[in-house]
Amino acid sequence: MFSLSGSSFTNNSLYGVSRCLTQSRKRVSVPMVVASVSSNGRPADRNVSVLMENTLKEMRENAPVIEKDSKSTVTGGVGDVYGEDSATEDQTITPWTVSVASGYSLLRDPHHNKGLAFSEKERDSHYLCGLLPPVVVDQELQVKKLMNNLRQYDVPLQRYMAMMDLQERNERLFYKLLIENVEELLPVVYTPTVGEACQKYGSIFRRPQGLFISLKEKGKILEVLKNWPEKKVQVIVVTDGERILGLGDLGCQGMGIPVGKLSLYTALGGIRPSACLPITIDVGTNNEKLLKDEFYIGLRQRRARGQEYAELLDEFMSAVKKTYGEKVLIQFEDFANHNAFDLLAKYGISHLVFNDDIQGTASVVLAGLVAALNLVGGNLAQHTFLFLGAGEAGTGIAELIALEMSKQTGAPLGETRKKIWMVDSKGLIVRSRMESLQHFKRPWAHDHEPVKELVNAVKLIKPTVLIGSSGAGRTFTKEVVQAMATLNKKPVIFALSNPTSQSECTAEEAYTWSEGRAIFASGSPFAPVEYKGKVFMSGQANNAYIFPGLGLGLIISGAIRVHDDMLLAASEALAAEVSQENFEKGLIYPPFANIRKISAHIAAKVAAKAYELGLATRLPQPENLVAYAESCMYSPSYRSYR
Ligand SMILES: NC(=O)C1=CN([C@@H]2O[C@H](COP(=O)(O)OP(=O)(O)OC[C@H]3O[C@@H](n4cnc5c(N)ncnc54)[C@H](OP(=O)(O)O)[C@@H]3O)[C@@H](O)[C@H]2O)C=CC1
Ligand SMILES: CC(=O)C(=O)O
Ligand SMILES: [Mg+2]
Repeated sequence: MFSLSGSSFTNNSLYGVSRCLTQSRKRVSVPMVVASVSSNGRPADRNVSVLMENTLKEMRENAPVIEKDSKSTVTGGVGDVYGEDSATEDQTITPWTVSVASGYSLLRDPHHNKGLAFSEKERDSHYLCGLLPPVVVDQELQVKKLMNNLRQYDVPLQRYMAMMDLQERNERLFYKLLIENVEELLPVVYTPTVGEACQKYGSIFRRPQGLFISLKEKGKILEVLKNWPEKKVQVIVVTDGERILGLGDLGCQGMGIPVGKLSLYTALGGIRPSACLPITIDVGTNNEKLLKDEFYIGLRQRRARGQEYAELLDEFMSAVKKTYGEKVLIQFEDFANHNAFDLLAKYGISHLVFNDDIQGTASVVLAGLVAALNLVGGNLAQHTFLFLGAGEAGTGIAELIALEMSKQTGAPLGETRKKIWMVDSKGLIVRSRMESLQHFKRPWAHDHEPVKELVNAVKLIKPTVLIGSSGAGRTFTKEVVQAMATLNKKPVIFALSNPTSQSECTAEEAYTWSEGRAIFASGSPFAPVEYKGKVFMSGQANNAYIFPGLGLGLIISGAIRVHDDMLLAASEALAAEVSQENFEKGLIYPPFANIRKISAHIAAKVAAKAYELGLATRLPQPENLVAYAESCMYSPSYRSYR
């Protein structure tokens, strides 16, 4: 007999572990399965297996950990038992996490289910005999079969739903599929298909993913967070659904975006799935169509604004910090710009937060531009930039370009900004409009006569680089692209808006209208284009290149704040990954197929910057940050359940 937190239990029962935990905390919501153990060491309950390696002897030795720090014991759960393999978490295996679901429950537990890949021995020791057909296959064959199945679907949304079903059935297989077929599956789980999924979320909704925090939860968000089964959350992607891609206000149905972004955190950045938490804050929607839709899943009211909104967000941000600590990374995603800039400014000084649309996008576009200089020549300061769209993405990118120019030339920001021009829905942003401009547009109001149409702005400003961040599809008309091609031997054209329907132009339009001279990249992917016998491949200028590596870098360094210099470091790391071979094909981004290696390099640069700025808390600094980042990455290969 030994004592634990004042409670006691005998060495043939684990029940006491659960009891004492319940006593040491007001409430334990860890998905822990605990059972009595019979004399042969097997649990009496067939839905539970005991992890044999973690003997009771080891438990006794480890027991004081619980006594000393009862809070840290609540970080376990079934995932830790089989050794989630990421060093991005505290590796301490807490002694009470000794049992996991088995039998029928194990087959229905997506974190541990292996389907037909359970070995004979595992089937025997985990009560699976008879629950599976006799054949045993390996994970590679499962991947092959599923890819064959997925390719049978012609409709992208069917592929999306098949992938979501897989994620809920067998998490490791989902990630193996995604990692090994990233170029083929990214458009399925991410843009463009995720956009359609969000639009139809109510109709296709099967099982909830992530946490929904609505106005109804005001005053009890802390309690709501406790309902989430994982206690070691390291990254949260949160949206309020007001600007989902370029599709506008999709309210609660925006949940597809945090879910999709976090699956990329794992697949592309190696953050373990159990550390990722998607959240949708539901303050209503102003989308009349959704409000009338009988299948809509959110609050059926118009959006809360002002104090009511601010109070909910405030409660949410403090509850998150209280629950997961100050080093949990919060990524703001797809908020409308009238909230996005203010939230970033407000919480950027007290929390580890960044806004992906403002900052992640800036970093990825700057990387593409730096790479493009290899093809078009000159340095950043020798170019002139024109944006269509002066919101989060547009002004975020513009500011980072201006900052980089300023660092390169020593010129003050006020000067470097003058090389950057913006057009919004009312035309060119000029000084005479200053009074009526939102604060984030003001730095871009330069001296010029008013210009209404984009094509005229192109002709007057004579940009070398044209960037679309308007969310308005097909706004780079033939006239606009031709004007760019008249002014420039190699016009640089980015059509960043997502999904594909909102892209400012297609790859085909960019290449044909510029007679094959455009250096083109887009937010959503386009298939290669053949023009006059030559094949043109365009890059995907999407923040998906940046946020997984940025997040990994912040986590492995234990960073407590995000700094602009980290975004510049991420950008530099990404640009450095574009090879000569890529340039020869006209590409300014490396292939997504190499993304895990790219993410490790981005993470290393970001972490190094965190250490340099004194913002890192994980000490000592690892000697080789790239190797360390790689060693921390989640692997989707199955574990052996002995
Ligand atoms: N590729 C990537 O990685 C990313 C792509 N994006 C995409 O960028 C787009 C914009 O996002 P975001 O910046 O957050 O959105 P915002 O709503 O913040 O900004 C949109 C801007 O576009 C302007 N605009 C809208 N329609 C037109 C039009 N027809 N002509 C000229 N200007 C127009 C708006 O003008 P006004 O201010 O006058 O209303 C506003 O300035 C979305 O489609 C999004 O998917 C966003 C982030 C990352
Ligand atoms: C890519 C992205 O973040 C967006 O389109 O909003
Ligand atoms: Mg976004």
